[in-house]
Amino acid sequence: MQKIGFIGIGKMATAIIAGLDPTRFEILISGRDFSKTQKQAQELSAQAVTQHELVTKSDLIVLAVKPQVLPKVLTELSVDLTSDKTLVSIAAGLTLADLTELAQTAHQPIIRVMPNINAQIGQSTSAIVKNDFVTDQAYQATQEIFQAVGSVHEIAEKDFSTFAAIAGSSPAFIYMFIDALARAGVLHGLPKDKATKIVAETVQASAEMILQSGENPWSLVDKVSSPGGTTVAGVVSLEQNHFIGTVIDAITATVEKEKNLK
Ligand SMILES: NC(=O)C1=CN([C@@H]2O[C@H](COP(=O)(O)OP(=O)(O)OC[C@H]3O[C@@H](n4cnc5c(N)ncnc54)[C@H](O)[C@@H]3O)[C@@H](O)[C@H]2O)C=CC1
Ligand SMILES: O=C(O)[C@@H]1CCC=N1
Repeated sequence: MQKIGFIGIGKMATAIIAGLDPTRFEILISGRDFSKTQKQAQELSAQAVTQHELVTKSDLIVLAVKPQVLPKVLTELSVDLTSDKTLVSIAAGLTLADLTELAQTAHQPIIRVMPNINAQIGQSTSAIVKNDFVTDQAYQATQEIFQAVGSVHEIAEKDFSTFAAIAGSSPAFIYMFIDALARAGVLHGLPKDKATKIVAETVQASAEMILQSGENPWSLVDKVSSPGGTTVAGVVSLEQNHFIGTVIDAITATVEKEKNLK
């Protein structure tokens, strides 16, 4: 059975581990506080180990710490690294070249994945890219791990910052949009929890409509907008307030931040 080690047991690692079949992978975890990691290990059907033990025993080492902490962690663990171990980083902002430099080893197999928080319900939309030293077995195992918590898209590394914005960070923007619609419902007299459920169901179905119908989103906007009707009044108001430009600016800010995170 393949041994998968996770370093940094926060929001993302817990969501991913919770989605894995414990009969398929042996999971080792290493966090900052060993007694907390022991408790997490019980909840996640994993083994709490030291970082040294994790690196020496794991086939895949998933780096799930914040990008600001990752250079220190990778430098520390590089003393135990051998070229039969595959590093899997889910950190924003650190490229395969950055990770290679930090690992300080020649020919280290390294995979970058960008998941999102919807991994917590098994519905992440993740991107994956690898360097030339990754074996087919390690690549397939990594794809299997992230497929267990959603979908996996193979993309070129040059597109990672864009993907990180439109799929890694965008759940936050979508939650904001849902909350804004629900708050408007409250302004007009609905209770917040009821309004939030109504909006979340509508957003979910609208996304399904695009996926299932294959129709262009703008043609769907036109289908909802009756001539002289209510929807077009809202569509025009959104555009008078620069809805599209505002969203694009937010994505551009997120892409730029990802590129300059180091
Ligand atoms: N939160 C999100 O929606 C997403 C996060 N990511 C990436 O995932 C990574 C983890 O993010 P989160 O889970 O959100 O962060 P988090 O803060 O929830 O988890 C990070 C964990 O690392 C631990 N840690 C810190 N220093 C450590 C050390 N020296 N050794 C071991 N553990 C240490 C912290 O105690 C914490 O539990 C980041 O690099 C982030 O860029 C990627 C996609 C989405
Ligand atoms: O905010 C962040 O840096 C991470 C990366 C993608 C989502 N959250």
